[in-house]
Amino acid sequence: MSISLEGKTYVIMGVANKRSIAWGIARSLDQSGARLIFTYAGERFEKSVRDLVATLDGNHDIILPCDVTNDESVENCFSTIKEQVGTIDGLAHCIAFAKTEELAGNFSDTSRDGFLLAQNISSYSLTIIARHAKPLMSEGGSIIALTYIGGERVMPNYNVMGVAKASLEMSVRYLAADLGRQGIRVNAISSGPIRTLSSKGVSDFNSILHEIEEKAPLHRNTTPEEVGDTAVFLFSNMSRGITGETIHVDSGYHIL
Ligand SMILES: NC(=O)c1ccc[n+]([C@@H]2O[C@H](COP(=O)([O-])OP(=O)(O)OC[C@H]3O[C@@H](n4cnc5c(N)ncnc54)[C@H](O)[C@@H]3O)[C@@H](O)[C@H]2O)c1
Repeated sequence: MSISLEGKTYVIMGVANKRSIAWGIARSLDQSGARLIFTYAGERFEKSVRDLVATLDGNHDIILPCDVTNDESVENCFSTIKEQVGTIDGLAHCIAFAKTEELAGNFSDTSRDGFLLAQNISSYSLTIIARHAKPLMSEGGSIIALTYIGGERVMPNYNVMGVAKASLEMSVRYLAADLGRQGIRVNAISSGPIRTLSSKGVSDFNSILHEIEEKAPLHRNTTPEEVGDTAVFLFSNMSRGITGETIHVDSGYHIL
């Protein structure tokens, strides 16, 4: 049984396909009765997102482009949301990108371009999104970002994305401090590794999955449903005292 979020509205950013962690979050929220608004990065994702959304139980009819590297695109996206629904209760930021060649080999070979690109899409995007979402959360709200243990510790091949996740996690704390007075909570979910379009780019990802099965306290890999259900908790009133936190949903791997 899910926590009820009936009457609440959340923006889900970062569904690319049915493997996306954002899609796991969307399914859990749909089951909780929430109204959902979806954003996608660019035209090539639109059909896939529309087809997926049509399979959900609820009628979630607002599906908008939002390229986080483009200020105007972010502004247009949130002004359209404001026009169409007025207020929202939260959003899930499930967005990251790094060049494949930067997710392998020596970290010292990271290019300036590659470093800045990873920071721009995977970290700064949370700040600009929070800025535009804030006026829509006039009755308070909950913002969730997705991170990975590679932002706290050195993990094989995660390289430039690990540095971007460290920056994202710190942005979560600064945003939590900044937006707390308006009743807006900001938290991160540190997910265990899950096979998705993005994680395919990390060299030797299969060994990382294997290591979790072998060593994590629960001896199994994390599912998008587990992350989705944690997002429902973080969006709900049950988590009202929690902000600036990073919750690990990783079969306990982070304690090792
Ligand atoms: N898969 C994992 O093992 C894992 C583990 C921990 C955290 N995460 C994080 O979860 C989040 C979702 O990733 P995923 O694994 O579901 O992969 P995914 O590829 O399904 O999702 C990444 C999303 O980022 C979007 N994106 C990229 N550039 C963008 C841009 N310029 N503007 C807007 N959106 C853009 C893509 O369109 C895509 O929808 C990411 O933050 C990722 O780092 C993933």
